[in-house]
Formats: sequence, C-alpha cells, structure tokens
Amino acid sequence: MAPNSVRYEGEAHPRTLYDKIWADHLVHEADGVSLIYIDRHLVHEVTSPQAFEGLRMSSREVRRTDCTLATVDHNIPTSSRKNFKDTKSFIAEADSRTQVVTLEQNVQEFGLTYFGMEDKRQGIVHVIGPEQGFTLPGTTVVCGDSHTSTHGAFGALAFGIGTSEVEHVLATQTLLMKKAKNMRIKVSGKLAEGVTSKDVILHIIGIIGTAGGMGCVVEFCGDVFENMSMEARMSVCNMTIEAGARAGMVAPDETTFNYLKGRPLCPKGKDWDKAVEYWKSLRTDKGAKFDKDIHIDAADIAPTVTWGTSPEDVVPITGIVPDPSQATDETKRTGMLRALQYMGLEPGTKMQDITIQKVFIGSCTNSRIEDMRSVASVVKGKKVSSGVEAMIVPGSGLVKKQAEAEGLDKIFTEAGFDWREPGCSMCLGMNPDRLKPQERCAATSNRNFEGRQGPQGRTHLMSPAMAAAAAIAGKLKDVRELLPEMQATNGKMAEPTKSMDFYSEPIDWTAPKEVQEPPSEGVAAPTSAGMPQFTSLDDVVACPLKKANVDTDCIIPKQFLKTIQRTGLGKAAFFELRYEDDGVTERQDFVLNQEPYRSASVLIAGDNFGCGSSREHAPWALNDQGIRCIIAPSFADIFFNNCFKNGMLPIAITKDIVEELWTHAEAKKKLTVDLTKQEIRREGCEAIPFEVDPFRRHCLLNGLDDIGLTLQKAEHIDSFEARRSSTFPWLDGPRYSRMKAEVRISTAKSSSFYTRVAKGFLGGLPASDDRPERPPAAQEEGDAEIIRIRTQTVAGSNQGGQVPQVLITVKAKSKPHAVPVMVASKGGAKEGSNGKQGTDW
Ligand SMILES: CC(C)[C@H](C(=O)O)[C@@H](O)C(=O)O
Ligand code: SF4
Repeated sequence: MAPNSVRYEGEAHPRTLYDKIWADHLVHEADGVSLIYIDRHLVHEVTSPQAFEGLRMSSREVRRTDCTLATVDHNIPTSSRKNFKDTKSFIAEADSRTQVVTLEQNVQEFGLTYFGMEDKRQGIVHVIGPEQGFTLPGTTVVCGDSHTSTHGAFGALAFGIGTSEVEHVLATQTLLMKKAKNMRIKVSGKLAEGVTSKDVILHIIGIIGTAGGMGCVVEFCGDVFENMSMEARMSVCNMTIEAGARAGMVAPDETTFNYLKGRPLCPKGKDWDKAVEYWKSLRTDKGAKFDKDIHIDAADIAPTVTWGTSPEDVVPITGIVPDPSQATDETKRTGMLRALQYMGLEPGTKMQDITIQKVFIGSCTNSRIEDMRSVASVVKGKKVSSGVEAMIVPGSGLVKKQAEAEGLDKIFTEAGFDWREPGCSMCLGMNPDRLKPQERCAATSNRNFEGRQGPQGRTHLMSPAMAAAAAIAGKLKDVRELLPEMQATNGKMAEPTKSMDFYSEPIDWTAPKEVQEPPSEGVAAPTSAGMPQFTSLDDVVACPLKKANVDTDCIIPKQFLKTIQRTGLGKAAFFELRYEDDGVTERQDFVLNQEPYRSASVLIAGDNFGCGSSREHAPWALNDQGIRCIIAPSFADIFFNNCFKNGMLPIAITKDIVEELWTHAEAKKKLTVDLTKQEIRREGCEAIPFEVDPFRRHCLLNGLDDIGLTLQKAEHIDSFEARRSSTFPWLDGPRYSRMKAEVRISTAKSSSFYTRVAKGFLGGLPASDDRPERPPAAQEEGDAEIIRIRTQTVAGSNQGGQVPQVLITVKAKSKPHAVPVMVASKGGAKEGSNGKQGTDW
C-alpha cells in the first residue's frame, strides 16, 4: 500500500500537509465522523489517573504499549535530587505525591514505558517526546495536555486531548474526530537580531487573537519558519494553542531530518531511508486551499511582551501599557480594565519601566538547549539584579546534562540564577515553585492567565533572551540594547555549540516490567452505560456570565487538578472569581454567588469559552456545580469536546442571541434547552434553533460513550494496523512484533481452550453486576498462561444495547509480558475481536 499522501501528490486535488496526514490515519468514516489512528501517545500524571481507572473499571487494556510513553512533570519538585530515594519520600505535598505514585502504579500495571524521577530522560512531556525521536514527521501525536501542539514542529498532527480521550486512545489507539479547517500563517523576510521565535508567536497571537485559530489546524510557512531551528519551531507550534488552534505544524525538511537522525527511537538503516522518502512527500501541494490565510512581514516583529492576563495582550517592548478607554467593544473594555487592575498597571506606562521581582526561565515553550544557550549569551559575566529571584528550569534531564556539559550551568549560577531539576515548575505552579501574591514575573512560559503562576501573581510572557535581560536589569528590558555588549562577550548571540553526539548516546528503550495483577480483577463494570444522558433541561434558570475568553485555569485553578477522581470538584468551579482570598467567603459580585443563579444548570458565557488548558477537570467542576449546558458565541475546541464526553451540552450560537439570552437571564426568567428538538424555548418568545453535531447528539440522547462504540470497529483498527506495519514499519515499537508473535505462541496451542473457557465464563455471567470469579482450573495450558480474565460490556449494534465480552490476558511462560486476547462475546456480536477466535489480537 502506498501512503495516501503520496498517491495524491500533484493530482487534480491539491492537498495541504494536514489533509495528507489526516488521510494517512483514517481508519473508518461514517455519519460524518472519522476514526483516526493515533501513532504516539504521551502520558503524564495530571490527566491520566481517571483514564487508567476507566480502563480498570471496564476491564480494558492498553492497546499499544509500544506507542505510549509516560513521564512525570507537573507535580514534581525541581529541587536537587541528590538525596532522592523514592517519590513517596521526596514529594512532600500529599496530593502531588498521590498523583505521581498513581502514575507509577498505572505504568506498572498496564506495562508502559515510563521515565520516572530517577531516569535521566525524565522531563516535560513535550520536551522528551522529540528528544527521544518518539515524535516523528507524518505521525499523529496526542497527550492529555494542550501544548501537545508543540510536536507539530516535526510535521506531525499533534494536539491535546481531555482525559476521556486519553482513555479512548489507551483502549483503542484511535480517536473519533471531525476534520478541522486549514489555516496558513506565513511570515516572510528576515528576523532582526534579538528577535526570536517566541517574539514571532507572541506577535502572531497579538494579531489574530486567542480565538484566531479556532477550529483550524495551522500550517506555519515562509522563510522565517524555514530558517528556524527545530527548537524554535517547537516554541512556535507550542503556543498555537494560545492562538486558539488545537494544532500547528511546520512541513518537515532537512532541518527536521538532521535533528532526528540518530535519536534513540528514530528509524534506523533502511527504515530511515524509507521514512525520509515518505517524510519528503509531506508538503502542501501547490494550489491547495486554505480556509484562512494570514501573511506577516518579519520586519514588523520586535521583541514582544505581554502586559495583561491573556496571551493576546501583547506590545513591543518599546511600547506602553494600552488604554482601555480606546477599546471599541464594551466586553473588551471591561476585560482590559480588569486585566490592568489585576496586573497592577496604569495605562500609558512604558513597558521598560515595569520592575520585576521574579524571573522564570523554563516550560515546554522555552526550556530546550537553545533556550539555555540564549539565556547564557545574555547573562554571561553579568549579575542578576538585586531584589530579583531568577530560576532556570531545564525541560528534561538530558537538556540539563547537555547544558552542564557545555558549562552553561556555571554561567547561570555565577550570574545568580537558581539552576533547577527538570519539570513544569513555575509555569503552572502545581509543584512548590509559585509566585507570591502581587509578585511580578518575567516568564518564558506560555500563559499569563490570572493566578496561573500563583494566586494573584503577575506574569509577563517573553522570550528567554528577554527574560534574561529583565533578570539583569530588574525590569522589563529590550534585549537589543545589550547586543553590542553580548557580541563582545560571546561572539554571536546564542551561538549553538552543536553536540548531537550527546543525544545519540545509546539509551535502552525500557522494557516494561512484568504485568502485575490489578486490584480490581474480574470486575464486570458498566462502560458505555456510564455516560449520563442529556435530553432536555426544562424551565430552568440560566446564569449570565458576561465575560469573554474564560480560560480553563479560571474555570478550575491548578490546585484542584491534583485529584485522581472525576467528581467532587463543584466547589472548585470558578474558585478565584467565586471566593475571597481566604477561599471560603463568597464574593458577592460574582454572578454564581447570587440568587437564583447559584443553582443554575445553564451558563450563558462570552466568546471563546474554555480556552487554554485541556484539563477535563473544567467540565467536571462545572458538572459537579450543576451546570449541564453552556451557551456561548464560541468555544475552545478541546473544552467543547470534553463537555460531550461528560454528558454535557455546549451550544455555540450567535453573539446577538447570546446577548438576548443574557438580558432574559438577568430578568431571572426561565428557559428550556431541548436537545431532542434542538431548540431553546422561552415563554412568549420564538424558539431559538441550535446546531449540534448529529453523532454527538445521538451519543448524548442515548448516554453512549465513544469507547464502546469504537470497539465495535475493532476489525477496522486491526486491518489499519496491519497496513501501517507494512507501510510505516518504523512506527511499530521494537517490542510490537514480539508481542504479536507471543500471542500466536500463546494461543496457537490452545485457542479452542481459551474459547471454551470464555464461553463457559460467559455462560455463567450473571445478569447483575455480581463479580464472577475466575475459574481456578483455567490457569494455564501448554506454554501459555492465563494471567487475567475480565468481562467487559461494549455497546451492541442495537442502539444502547450492551454486549458482554470476555477478555483473556495471556502470556507465554517464557516471555516477559502479557497480551490481551478478546475471545468471545455473548448476545449477537461476533466472536473474537478479529473474526477469529483467540488469535492475533
Ligand atoms: C495539566 C494540563 C491539562 C494543562 C494543559 O492542558 O495545558 C497544563 O499543562 C497547563 O499548561 O495548563
Ligand atoms: S504549559 Fe507549563 S504546565 Fe503545561 S505542559 Fe507546558 S510546562 Fe507543563
């Protein structure tokens, strides 16, 4: 099979890079919904516990352990690990510890490769993927994290997903999706010295806004991106999510191939040649259509900084704090006033007059080796201004090691910087690194939302070079003024001392540990039936939340992300808007604290609701607070998606209607949201029709979960995987063929035996949710050993019907790990996941 992208090259229907990758990953298409295969799944501790628990509850396994890579980054302290014994004793904060320990247990139980705190490859999930060559051109890459867009720098289709989708990918290696629109952002010309990739992306967000890329996959092109290093491209793609697009990408080229060659998980030998040949085909065809097109001149870009609480609040460093009275739109003006008050700034203040107390260099945007070099070139031989605390947090253990090999750590510490261990650190402050209230920080991270780096903390986003300049000056500073001095000390700014050899040092791709018996052995738990239904909300109060760009950090701040449950988050909803600083006293000016809105089940909000982080904790918190439906002019893509996964209905409707509904809600009048008829009704008014995707509507009305539905398409996934193995052999992990062989060894001798066991098991399957016991006689036969028997229910072909199946996990006695074999089902579904019994799954 030729890859789809090659087959169409140059034909009558020119296609974009995104179109091609999409086509190469299409497993199945029906009713306007596509089942897309996922090549690479990165996992971290914050968004995975509930997903693994979901697998456990429904007795499911991780389908492609060889395509899944886990690490810890958000919760871990970045203090020295010299005395590290284990996570339990190292992480002082109880909830953070629980989340990390839970991941450790999950990777053990499900047999996943894991870079834990003792592993030098541990780091921020978006730094380690590319570093290992796990991220490859032409692949689909997902993670329960919005900055997965980073990996698009390699010409991959990479995007963040919610926890329900994490579970979906773990179980099926696919996602149900709708194709996004194509958007092109072209930046032509040459960047001036002192202007970096971070300035480019901040400038772009300033122009198109945080909702500018909504519903689109962005392709960055033009000489500026072509001339960028991979690190710089990653910083740009990383912040595509801040521009409202779920994914951003740059076509792979020689820079990409040079970066990748020799990395531990990259194809080798003939596979490398074959891969490069395919990767070269991954370019947008001449004449391909983009739904949105933006052109920017590189000469217009200056070192750029943020002044407010949204990444679109940018000005050149030579600019001033803007004046809200100049805003044309009322919601915008109110937003600006609030931002200035929060940031403690006066309109008209020169940006370079703003003094700072903290500097944070790190995060998945800017914690790679080039960023380290860039900072070193500015601070070499200088001192951090007195009264400023400055920290540098490398993105991974390998970045740290390389920086130290290059002597950069000495430059930092001599200048007065605190040189830390890798992690997300003060980007989000889920670990102990946080701003104090009112502290002002020059940060290289990607979000300046209220409370992001610590409650009441004030964040200015900028490039590593600019943050370094701020550290030295004690206030925001134009790094270009330092250029002559820097040239005298360093030669050229950020001159790369290229040392790829370091990265190509052979590293073993950890073999998973022996699969352990899970605690919930044999539990027959509801799966598809677990999703609440949504039909209508009759005669209910709606709460008017007259605010645009409500981000998910605002819907639920970081301190509540440490739970390993999906429930109990109601109190956390809008925590900082809702409570005074004591966290208990309600703010009277917040609408959800007023009657009758306190118990509202419908929320009517402004544009771009739910932007920012992919945290599914946001819909969980709203749901727990009693909100089942959100009406807004537009939604951020990931949040929108996450709502449906929790039986909630987001309705996108025009601004005029939203304003009309605000007035109606302010008059405390009731309304009905009817999904069956797809309309909003108010007494004495005409019904307002709304659009909802037919597939999602069907799932909501029937309370169906996607995983159950997808598992009905198992044979499509099987045959896609077989095609993928022959067309893109480099995408299968080194253990994959062994895994398949093992199943054959295990089952060939005894497939009828397994079928007998399974049928006997199904025959005795109780109607209730009593726990059937594993028959003790069925422990082993021949070379194969049954290590786990579970029942699971999947949605049947009849709407909403539940079909029990038996999943037997077997392993060859001589081989180290286990593979699930779905052998029989009851109630009309075919036997075996691939039409055969007990083989090859
Ligand atoms: C915790 C995670 C869901 C979140 C994200 O999606 O971005 C985090 O990384 C962030 O930066 O806010
Ligand atoms: S944005 Fe910050 S918190 Fe989120 S993954 Fe990146 S470094 Fe971690």
